[in-house]
Amino acid sequence: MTTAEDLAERVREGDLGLHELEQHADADVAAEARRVLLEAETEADLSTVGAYAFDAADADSNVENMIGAAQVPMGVVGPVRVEGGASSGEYYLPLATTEGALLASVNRGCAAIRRGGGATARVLKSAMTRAPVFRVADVGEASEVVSWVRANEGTLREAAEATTSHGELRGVTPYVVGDSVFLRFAYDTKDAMGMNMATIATQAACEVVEAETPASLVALSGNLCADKKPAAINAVEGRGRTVAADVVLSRDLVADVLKTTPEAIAEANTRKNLVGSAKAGALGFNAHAANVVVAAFLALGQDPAQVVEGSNAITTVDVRDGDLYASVTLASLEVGTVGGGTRLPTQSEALSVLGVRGGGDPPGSNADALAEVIAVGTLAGELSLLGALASSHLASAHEQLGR
Ligand SMILES: CC(C)(COP(=O)([O-])OP(=O)([O-])OC[C@H]1O[C@@H](n2cnc3c(N)ncnc32)[C@H](O)[C@@H]1OP(=O)([O-])[O-])[C@@H](O)C(=O)NCCC(=O)NCCSC(=O)C[C@@](C)(O)CC(=O)[O-]
Ligand SMILES: NC(=O)C1=CN([C@@H]2O[C@H](COP(=O)(O)OP(=O)(O)OC[C@H]3O[C@@H](n4cnc5c(N)ncnc54)[C@H](OP(=O)(O)O)[C@@H]3O)[C@@H](O)[C@H]2O)C=CC1
Repeated sequence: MTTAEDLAERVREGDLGLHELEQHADADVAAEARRVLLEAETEADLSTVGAYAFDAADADSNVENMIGAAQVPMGVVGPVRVEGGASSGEYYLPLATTEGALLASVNRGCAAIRRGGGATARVLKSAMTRAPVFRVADVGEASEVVSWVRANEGTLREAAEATTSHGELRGVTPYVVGDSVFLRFAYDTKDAMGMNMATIATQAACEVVEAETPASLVALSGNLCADKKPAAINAVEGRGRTVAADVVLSRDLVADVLKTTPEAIAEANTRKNLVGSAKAGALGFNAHAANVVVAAFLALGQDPAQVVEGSNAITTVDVRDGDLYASVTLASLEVGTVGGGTRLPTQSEALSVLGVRGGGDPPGSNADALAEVIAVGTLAGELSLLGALASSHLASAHEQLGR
């Protein structure tokens, strides 16, 4: 039987590459061999990295050169009542983070929402995008390509949808910059976050564009998608799920749970989230949407790099008849309940806490429900942090809980 030490030795001798170990042993032994090697070559002790609680083979499609797992503490907030388009009832939301005080804060927001009767949430748009860039001779040719695309969207749809049994092409929007043509393909990816699905489908459509027009594909992703980079196009057009949540909290409830007044929270929101963000040239007009989005992404098997666009959110607060109205709208929350990291054992268990593991009935409903609950969690985080800022509790909270 091949041992981890044997494999490590063969890598040291140059007989095997670090990424070739799974061809000679099972995935757990291969990961152990890499740890043996690293421990010998560095000062590191990797015993905790190696103490993971799933079969390494289960992570085969999620990571290469595996050595173990980064274990991020996971907690839970809630329950919080959500009245959504795809979600309805009381939800506990698992969150994974290293920031002390974060879950306490989101939990406090959830308590306020729960005691206020619950939040409303809706997915307003669902479209995962991929935007390849093509080279053309000049702007005349660019215009020719754009006309062809507009007249032949059905042909492109047929080619794209032949690669998937779930994805549906919603539309193709052309953009021209000199001799570059960008085609922004938008898909309904149902319960998948859909980046692999959209990429594979778009490749097939690009082959048709190249065959039928003078355009030459330069890059399958031309950054107008825009994936994992801050970009105004996602804030305006949306990407993944565009989802909003809101709540009304009575003045007494604001005083009791958030320790302040609706007026103080509204003023903090205006001066901080709106004026401050505008002055900073920010894309997100919120307090800390990224905190809840990435913690939910880590716990629930989403792609953490997409917190870039996931935190593209606007928080609004008004005083209505003495009570507090608050909303959060996330323009581009890219989430799925199938594929990607959702199949990993811990993430899959966390999805089952929400009751949205796997494909929904109808398809897309589980990912919609997930988006709605994350939006309500984000609203809870906004309410609590704004409350803490309005009552000057931010520093003391982090003195007590965050260090
Ligand atoms: C810390 C609190 C919640 C105390 O707040 P409090 O009002 O003193 O707490 P409380 O003891 O009166 O309890 C109220 C509710 O809070 C929850 N709660 C209370 N404590 C816990 C706990 N230990 N574990 C779990 N839940 C807790 C719990 O839900 C409880 O209600 P109950 O369920 O009992 O009816 C509050 O001061 C707070 O929320 N502070 C803000 C902290 C925060 O939001 N940090 C976010 C990270 S800051 C950051 O990363 C971004 C930043 C700030 O740089 C962005 C920017 O520029 O704005
Ligand atoms: N390729 C890229 O450019 C990028 C990839 N990623 C990575 O992509 C991964 C996510 O891609 P994604 O396409 O979501 O996942 P997967 O590649 O894991 O594919 C999910 C597949 O699940 C199938 N499926 C089964 N049931 C359903 C259902 N109810 N709804 C939708 N699909 C269903 C679909 O197959 P079928 O299509 O046959 O119907 C779908 O294509 C993540 O790991 C992420 O990190 C992230 C950014 C960029």
